[in-house]
Amino acid sequence: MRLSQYFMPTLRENPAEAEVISHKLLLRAGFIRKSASGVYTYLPLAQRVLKKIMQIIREEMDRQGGQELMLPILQPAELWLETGRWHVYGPELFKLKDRHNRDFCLGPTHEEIITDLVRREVRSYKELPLLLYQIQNKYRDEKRPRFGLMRGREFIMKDLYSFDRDEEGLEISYRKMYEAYTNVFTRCGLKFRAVEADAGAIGGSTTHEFMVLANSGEAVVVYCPDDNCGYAANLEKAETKFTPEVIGTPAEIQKVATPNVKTVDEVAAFLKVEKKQILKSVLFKADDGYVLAVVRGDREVNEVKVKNQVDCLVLELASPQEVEEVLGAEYGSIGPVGVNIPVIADLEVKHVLNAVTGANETGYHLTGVNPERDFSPAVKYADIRLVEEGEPCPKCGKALVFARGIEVGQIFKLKDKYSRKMGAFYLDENGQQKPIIMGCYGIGVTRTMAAAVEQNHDEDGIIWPAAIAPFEVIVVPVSNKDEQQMKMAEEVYNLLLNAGFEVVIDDRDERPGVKFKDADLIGIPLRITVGKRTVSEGVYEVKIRRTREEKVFQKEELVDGLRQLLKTL
Ligand SMILES: O=C(C[C@@H]1CCCCN1)Cn1cnc2cc(Cl)c(F)cc2c1=O
Ligand SMILES: [Mg+2]
Repeated sequence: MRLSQYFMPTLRENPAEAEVISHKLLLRAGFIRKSASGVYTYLPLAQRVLKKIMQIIREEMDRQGGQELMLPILQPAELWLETGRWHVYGPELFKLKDRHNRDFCLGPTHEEIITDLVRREVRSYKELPLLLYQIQNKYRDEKRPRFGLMRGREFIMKDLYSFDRDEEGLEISYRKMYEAYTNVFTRCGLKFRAVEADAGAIGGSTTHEFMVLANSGEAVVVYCPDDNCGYAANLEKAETKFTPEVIGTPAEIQKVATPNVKTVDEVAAFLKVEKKQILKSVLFKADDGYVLAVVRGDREVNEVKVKNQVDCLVLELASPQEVEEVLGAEYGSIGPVGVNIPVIADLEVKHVLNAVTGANETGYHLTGVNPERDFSPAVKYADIRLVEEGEPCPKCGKALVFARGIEVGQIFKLKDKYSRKMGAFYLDENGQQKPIIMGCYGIGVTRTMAAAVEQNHDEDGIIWPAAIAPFEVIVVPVSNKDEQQMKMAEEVYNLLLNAGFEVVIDDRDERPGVKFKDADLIGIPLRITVGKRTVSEGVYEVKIRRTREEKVFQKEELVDGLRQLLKTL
């Protein structure tokens, strides 16, 4: 490939609208262009990267017995009405009508479609297990598409669905996919962690997310530093060891005036108590009811844990107006004592001695609150708080470490959630009708490309892991005017081409500085400079993009030398 003819519109400056580095660099290096908000064109360089990622995914899915098919993007509303999801997803679901005024959606995922296919075609236990997958565009009308490919409205996903006779079978499929995902992200040259995660609306029980570690990641990964322990979880789900503290002698409840004292810090300062002695109450709207979540003042409420405990579809913070209506006091003066709405308190709250809480009267707090004595027996205790860095690992007790991650894959055990709803049954060996037990497994292909850039870049541009780089080697003749240099550049370009390298030659009539900068920007792992020393001494300078190291090779050393280098990049 010759850069003089290549469609690679690089930019001199960072585009203003790009907030994260992968968005900046993919735009500047001529990999993507925005077509509409959250909708992108993948230019030739990006297409080469995506094809490599998809090839690695296909190989690893097929290795586990996956069979690739292609499901429709255009999905009839009927299937989504059957599962009751047509109305659940609201504005995020791209809906449209055909010429006969029939309702369709553009597929954000394919549980309905694939379960409809299997319920019509699979009858007997002999046909199970099945692992069916596709690599296909998905459509989700994100409220705020941002960060380029990381949160788009049209993106490429690999989604595999497993169909088993029973939960043992599902366990086997799930482990196959766990291994396949580990292979995919390892082969893509990415640093990642599989973490226990929250299943969210898709339901089901066990789910793991695969996180590419990067400081710009939106997700917080909590993990145990001891690899023998291996505990790792999304912060939404992470737990710690719970050790109830020793209790003292309970005092009597008292109501004290706390004029304009609202926040935990203000209450702690005003009443001269520690934050952990104050109970922080947060009012949530759960579907069409309210729930009061209570944690110690030095902790934070984990909304995902609250949502799972309350088992509601939508959980959101109550507005200040709702707080006044429901609890008769302003936010800074609410508490769990004497309220007539459901209260869910964190496990630690039970053991707080002589706690301070809002009095549910603006400008007043209660002291000497002892939950065992003063909370209504209806109060539910559960782990509803965020763990903190350094707290003990729930499995081995070592201090937990936090990191940031970008979710590039998630695997779920669906069990019979969809097969029962849609009547996907099979006849077992005794002729008994049984629901097919399902799992679903997604990888964000375009998001993986962006995550690779988030994790692999420096101030000069992208540093592609060799396995997914658009090209392996770029040959850069220093001066187009120098016939000898151009001749030797062409020779080494053809030598590498014939040796099977993915090589590109920068034969543009540009100053060497521009060529070197672009080679660094687009992130090709190896750069061969053909300059004066090549003509005078027959040596080729090879620059390793990742380490900036320069090595000098004789022509006959190049093929093996470059092959060895690529294995390390
Ligand atoms: O997609 C999943 C679960 C798995 C992920 C792996 C591959 C198979 N599906 C969860 N999810 C996420 N966003 C959605 C957005 C819309 Cl608008 C929707 F209608 C449905 C969904 C939805 O179901
Ligand atoms: Mg997730």
